[in-house]
Amino acid sequence: GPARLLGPTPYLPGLEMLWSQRALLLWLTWFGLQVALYLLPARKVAEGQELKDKSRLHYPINGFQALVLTALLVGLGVLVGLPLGELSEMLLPLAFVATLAAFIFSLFLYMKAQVAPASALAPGGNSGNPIYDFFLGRELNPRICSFDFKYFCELRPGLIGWVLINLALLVQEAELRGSPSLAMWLVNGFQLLYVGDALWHEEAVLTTMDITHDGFGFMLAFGDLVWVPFTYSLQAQFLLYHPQPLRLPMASVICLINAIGYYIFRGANSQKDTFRKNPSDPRVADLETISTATGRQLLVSGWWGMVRHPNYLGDLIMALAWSLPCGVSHLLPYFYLLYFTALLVHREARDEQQCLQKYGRAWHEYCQRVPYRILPYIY
Ligand SMILES: NC(=O)C1=CN([C@@H]2O[C@H](COP(=O)(O)OP(=O)(O)OC[C@H]3O[C@@H](n4cnc5c(N)ncnc54)[C@H](OP(=O)(O)O)[C@@H]3O)[C@@H](O)[C@H]2O)C=CC1
Ligand SMILES: CC(C)CCC[C@@H](C)[C@H]1CC=C2C3=C(CC[C@@]21C)[C@@]1(C)CC[C@H](O)C(C)(C)[C@@H]1CC3
Repeated sequence: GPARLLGPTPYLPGLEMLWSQRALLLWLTWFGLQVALYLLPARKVAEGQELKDKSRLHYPINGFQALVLTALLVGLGVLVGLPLGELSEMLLPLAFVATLAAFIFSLFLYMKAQVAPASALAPGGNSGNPIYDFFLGRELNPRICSFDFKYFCELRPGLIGWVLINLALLVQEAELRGSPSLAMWLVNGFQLLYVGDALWHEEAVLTTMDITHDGFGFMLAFGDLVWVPFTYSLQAQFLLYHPQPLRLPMASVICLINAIGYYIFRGANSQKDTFRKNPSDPRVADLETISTATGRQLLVSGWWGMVRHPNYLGDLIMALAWSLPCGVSHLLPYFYLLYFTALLVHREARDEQQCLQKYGRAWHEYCQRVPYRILPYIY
């Protein structure tokens, strides 16, 4: 039937549609596979940011390797007859199992925090209100031996799961209609580029506030394990049931939009990374900076002189390019763009608050020099 966002749904799925033992088995296999890939030898072991007790944790850098090995395994599986397309019919029970798992996992994390030393707790998430703390997460870097739960969940099962679901939808479309549509190819390609890029630059996640500041609780566990794979794949899900006639000229324009978004996103993120690692690197040595009281400097020219969050701008332009192949007849494919705008506006505000705390007057000066947050001359 036609897609609809407003108005009553024609039916609500019953419990029997949510629960399936096959989905449980499949999800456990998937999670186990990603754990195994995480434990494989890594090309590099990176150090995290300094913790309250002055120590630093170690993290394996083998996320991209996990993506490639997963692709090889899935490819082999398909060759020997694994019905990958059928995954597209199991999304609801899979999301249900993943939600249950996130819930149980967060309960475990909440209890684990009871026995953690005070220095291991996150700045938020320890209010004493059990529901609030369960939701935000109490422990900053929960681990068993060297296995880091938050770091693992941020980048593996959900992120790689997202592109696997996309691929399953592409395969299913080919089985249904003879070949995958151009729109489906674009959505798969763009999102694979995004996930591949995140895993290739895995080390950058160690400086994000999710790792350095936020506890690991239900919100992040649900976000990583359920929200990312099952809602970020909505465009491909939409395309399977609502094929779109996309012609080459329009497809080229959409590719160009994605390329521009990616160029800004990657340029900005890499410029800051390079600068933070070594400010006298020839690629960033000529950029103008402001000194702060902490000894760290802030860039005020280059990408970070254009707006205060150029990486968010690039990310949003890509989000637009992911929706456009789905046409403009429905709102659903634009859900990601809308949700993501809200997420980034909120995230930007949180980051500003933290930067103001860190840098005080220097941050005020930066805000004066670079008045716009995300969109030049508008916001
Ligand atoms: N698809 C998705 O669902 C999501 C995607 N993302 C993406 O992940 C990436 C990382 O984002 P995020 O973790 O929010 O943080 P950012 O990469 O934007 O980092 C913010 C930090 O950068 C430093 N900084 C800010 N301004 C300057 C400056 N002018 N010069 C030098 N350093 C500066 C500050 O830290 P310090 O000074 O301490 O170095 C600040 O705290 C982004 O590209 C974002 O779009 C994020 C969330 C969700
Ligand atoms: C309504 C939901 C419950 C809100 C959940 C928020 C989460 C979806 C996001 C919070 C931070 C995230 C990050 C990524 C994905 C979305 C969530 C989990 C991220 C892994 C995406 C890829 C990026 O390159 C990144 C920097 C690795 C992101 C880290 C934060």
